[in-house]
Amino acid sequence: MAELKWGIMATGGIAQTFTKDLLTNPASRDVHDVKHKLVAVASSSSKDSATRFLSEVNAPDSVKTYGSYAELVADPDVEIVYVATPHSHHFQNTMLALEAGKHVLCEKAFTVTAAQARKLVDVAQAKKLFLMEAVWTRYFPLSIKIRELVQSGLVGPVYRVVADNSFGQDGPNGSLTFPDEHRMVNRELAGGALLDLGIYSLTWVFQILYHCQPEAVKEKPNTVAAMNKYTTGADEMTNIIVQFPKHKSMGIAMTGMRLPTDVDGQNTAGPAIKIQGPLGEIQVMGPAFKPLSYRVILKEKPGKMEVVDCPIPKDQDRDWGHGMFWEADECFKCIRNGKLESATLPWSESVTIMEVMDEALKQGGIEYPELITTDVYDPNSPLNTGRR
Ligand SMILES: NC(=O)C1=CN([C@@H]2O[C@H](COP(=O)(O)OP(=O)(O)OC[C@H]3O[C@@H](n4cnc5c(N)ncnc54)[C@H](OP(=O)(O)O)[C@@H]3O)[C@@H](O)[C@H]2O)C=CC1
Ligand SMILES: O=C1OC[C@@H](O)[C@H](O)[C@H]1O
Repeated sequence: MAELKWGIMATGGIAQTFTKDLLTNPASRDVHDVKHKLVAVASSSSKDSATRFLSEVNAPDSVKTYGSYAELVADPDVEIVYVATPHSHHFQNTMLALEAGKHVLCEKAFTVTAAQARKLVDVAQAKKLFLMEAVWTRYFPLSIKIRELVQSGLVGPVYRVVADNSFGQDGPNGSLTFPDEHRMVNRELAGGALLDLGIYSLTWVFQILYHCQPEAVKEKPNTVAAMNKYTTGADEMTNIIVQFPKHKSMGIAMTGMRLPTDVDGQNTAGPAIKIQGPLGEIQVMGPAFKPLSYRVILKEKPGKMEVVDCPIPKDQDRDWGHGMFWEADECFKCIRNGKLESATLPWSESVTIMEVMDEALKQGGIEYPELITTDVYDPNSPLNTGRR
């Protein structure tokens, strides 16, 4: 495969960030066997919005623009669709693309329910299409290194992971600074701390305590959760204990939108993630979604701390580099090698994480509307047609 031809579904904030990464030169991150090509972008609002998007990301004029998602997935030049819509839309939009025979990279959180995630996986499997949840942090060299360190036994068996991914959006009179319509708090868009931010805390818990378990002894966790509800009905703070009893391990995944993880905003108040074993601790500095350094503290070397910086490489010609290109590179390599799923975030793991989130939402009494929780595909759903 010479190049992977991308279609971008939606023109919002993360679609722009991701597309700018896609347009960087892989050599700027020392990757030499991957080539991405942006072939089309679609907006459900208007073709003009897609055209504006191209100039915002500084893309070539040759890229096609569409005023609907249906046209994007019907384009024979598009091989893979990046779904960059709100959580509420992921199931229907991903189905739309899979049903049209496209591979899909779908933003996090994968879906609103585990049943939806299972359905997507079944369809991808049946149609022999690549499908991946876009948890970009998993593909950072930093994450790869930390998984290696854990598997090397550096800190011994990891019995506890504590992870936080929280924003400080406290507003006056009990409010949050997000308007009620904003996707972070809007129930119609499956807003809430857990699906948007808590997914990263769970990512850290899972990539250490679950992903690193040998296949033969893979254990699904028990879940205990507490949630504070915001006035919109979405969760504003959620804490989850994820228990793996056979491994004697627990993860504590925290998230919230009132208090930040890092109280001084400088990443000096303490780590966002602690990975603890009897021989020591690996600390990852936040934010949990885009960590740039970690430190290792070993019991046998008291008072000594190894600090490792992992900056995100920049394409100097485009003056850009955010770190989302590594997940795009993973899509290229999997598709080139005929793989339908990524070994770094297998389908079963995305589904298991969605099951934990289902359970936490149930225990916290958070409910989302039928339109966005149904697992019945409807190509004419307003989530696909953009009728708002
Ligand atoms: N990996 C990461 O670092 C990040 C991931 N995300 C994830 O990306 C997704 C999108 O987030 P973000 O880009 O910040 O969101 P934005 O609100 O900025 O953009 C969402 C886009 O989705 C499309 N859309 C379709 N229907 C609706 C609707 N009813 N309401 C609002 N938008 C709609 C719109 O594009 P159009 O009109 O062109 O169709 C809109 O621009 C979420 O799943 C989020 O969790 C977000 C931020 C960071
Ligand atoms: O995925 C995300 O990471 C960065 C945050 O700013 C954003 O809210 C979230 O969606």
